[in-house]
Formats: sequence, structure tokens, C-alpha cells
Amino acid sequence: MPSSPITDEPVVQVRDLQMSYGPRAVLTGVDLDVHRGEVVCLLGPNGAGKTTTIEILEGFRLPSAGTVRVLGGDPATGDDAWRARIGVVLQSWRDHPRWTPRRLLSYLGGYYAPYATPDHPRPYEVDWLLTTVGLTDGADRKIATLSGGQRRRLDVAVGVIGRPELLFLDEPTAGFDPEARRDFHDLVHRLSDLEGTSILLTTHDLGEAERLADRILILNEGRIVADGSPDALARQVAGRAEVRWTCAGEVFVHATDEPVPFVRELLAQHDDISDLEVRRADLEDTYLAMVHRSESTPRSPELVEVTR
Ligand SMILES: Nc1ncnc2c1ncn2[C@@H]1O[C@H](COP(=O)(O)OP(=O)(O)OP(=O)(O)O)[C@@H](O)[C@H]1O
Repeated sequence: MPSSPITDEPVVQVRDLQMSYGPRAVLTGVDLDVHRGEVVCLLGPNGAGKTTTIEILEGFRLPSAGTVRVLGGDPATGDDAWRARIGVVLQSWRDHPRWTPRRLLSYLGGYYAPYATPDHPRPYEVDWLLTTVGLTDGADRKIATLSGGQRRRLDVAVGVIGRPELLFLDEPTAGFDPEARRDFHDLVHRLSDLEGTSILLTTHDLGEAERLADRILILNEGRIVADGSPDALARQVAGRAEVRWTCAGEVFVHATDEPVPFVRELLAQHDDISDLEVRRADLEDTYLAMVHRSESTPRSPELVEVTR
């Protein structure tokens, strides 16, 4: 398998992926692509099968049926050279408690060095990576003594030390404080924009998905039920805007496809309008509407007119 193929083939290509645990079908026909350099966010309710999907793509789990191509190869038979090109951040990694982050990263980095090419040096330089993930303070402490957030920063560093072309992140910011979360988002942007790393991540944090993702996939009831940019998905669900205002001490809400003329007319008719706000569906509205739409009891995403 070549180290850096120049091709337009998606870095991840999945067709009709199915996975059952015993009699329980979790994935019933997943189709998805990740293109080179994209940041794709996989969303879905608890138990939807996000981790299962990621583990199949990583080659850690064998699917029941379907076609899976990752960096041009089948993860089930990926060799060391293939594995060196992917990075993995699992939901939890508890190991090497007596090592220091610096030692662990230097050690793991050694595995990737033989797979370096002139175009793609490997691994990342350890000091640079420790700084980049915000772990300089804990770099020389025993891993067992790190805080949960520092531990998670180390997980991310372990996942990317080999300078992966494709990075899988399973709930990478679970347990992060707001500063660590912001640092992590900067890191994802840096890897994607400057290094061209393709990234597939799962999260339950919709704000994070909106901030990071070029494209969002929603997995529900065994299939991908939505695929698009955060904006495109929001437009599909709720083209209507919600206009909210206060008049004579009363709050009004009105849903409209044409908020500008509506607001113009409102202001022309009343001179005591206050707290005027125009709101479009955010990713949370979109996500909930898409998930419910794909379930047996569809719920209308329409905004209803109310006064209170
Ligand atoms: N090794 C396993 N054996 C049997 N069932 C499993 C196994 N791993 C996962 N499952 C089940 O498969 C379903 C999907 O689990 P998975 O962890 O992939 O979902 P998820 O979308 O990642 O969930 P969460 O958002 O809670 O992390 C769940 O019902 C889970 O209980």
C-alpha cells in the first residue's frame, strides 16, 4: 500500500455496513464517505452504533456485512504500514500509569518512524506535540497522577503522535473543561487546515459539532438519516425563522419564511416594540428533528405561533 497516494478516492468509503451483536442488529445499512481533508462529525443518540462504526473503520471490530474501505484498504486486513497512517483516540485509554507523557509519546513515536516518507515525516516532534495539546505542565509527571483533563489531552496526543493522514476521535472532549475544549478545537482546526488531516469524530456536544464539522452525519436506528453541512441540515429542517418580540408588556412569537418584510411591517405598525429577536433553527433543533423524523412517530419541526 503506498504511503501517500494522490487520489480523489474518499479516505473512508462505507457501503451497506451491517453489524449485529448476537440477535441484535445495531447497524442495518450504513453508507458514508469521508473525503480527504474533511472534518466529519458522526452524531446519534446513545447506543446508535457510533463507536461500533468507528471500531469497524479502525479494524478493531469485524462487520457482519457490507463494504468498508479506509485509506484504500480493508481495515480487517490492514497491515502495519496501513495502521501507521491512521490515528485513533478511543473513549478511554488507561495504561502505562508509571510512565510520563513525554516517555510514552517518545516510545510510541518510535513505531511510526519507519513509515516516514520525504513528503510525510513521522512522528511529530514530542515537545511540539506536548505544547500543542497543552500538556507541557504534566509532561514529566507519572501518568497516574494526571488530572482527568490532562489524561484526555494525553489520549489525543497518543492518537496523533504518528502524524496520521486520517484520525478517528471517539468523544474526544468528554471530561474537558472549557479551556481544554477550546484548545482541542484549535488543534482539530490546525490538523485539518495546516496538516490536511482527515478527521472523523463522534460527539454528543452539538456546539462542538457545529464548530468543527465540515459535514455532519446523523446515525439513528442503524442508518445514516442525515448528511450535510450544519447550515444545509438546518435549512432542510426549518427554513422558517422565528421572530420574537415584546409589545405592551406581552411576548409574541411568530414563524415566517420572510423575516425581513415581517419585521419591517411589525415596526411600521407598532412604535412600542422591544426585545426584538430573529432566530433560525440551530443544530440542536436540527438534530432533534432529524432523529425524530427517522423514528416511527415523526414530530413536526414546524415552529408554532404562540403568545405568552
Ligand atoms: N461488544 C458488544 N457486545 C454486545 N453489544 C454491544 C457491544 N458493543 C456495543 N454493543 C451494543 O451495541 C449498541 C451500540 O453501541 P455503541 O457503543 O456502538 O453506540 P454509541 O452510539 O457509540 O453509544 P454512546 O453514544 O452511548 O457511546 C448498544 O446497544 C450497545 O449496548
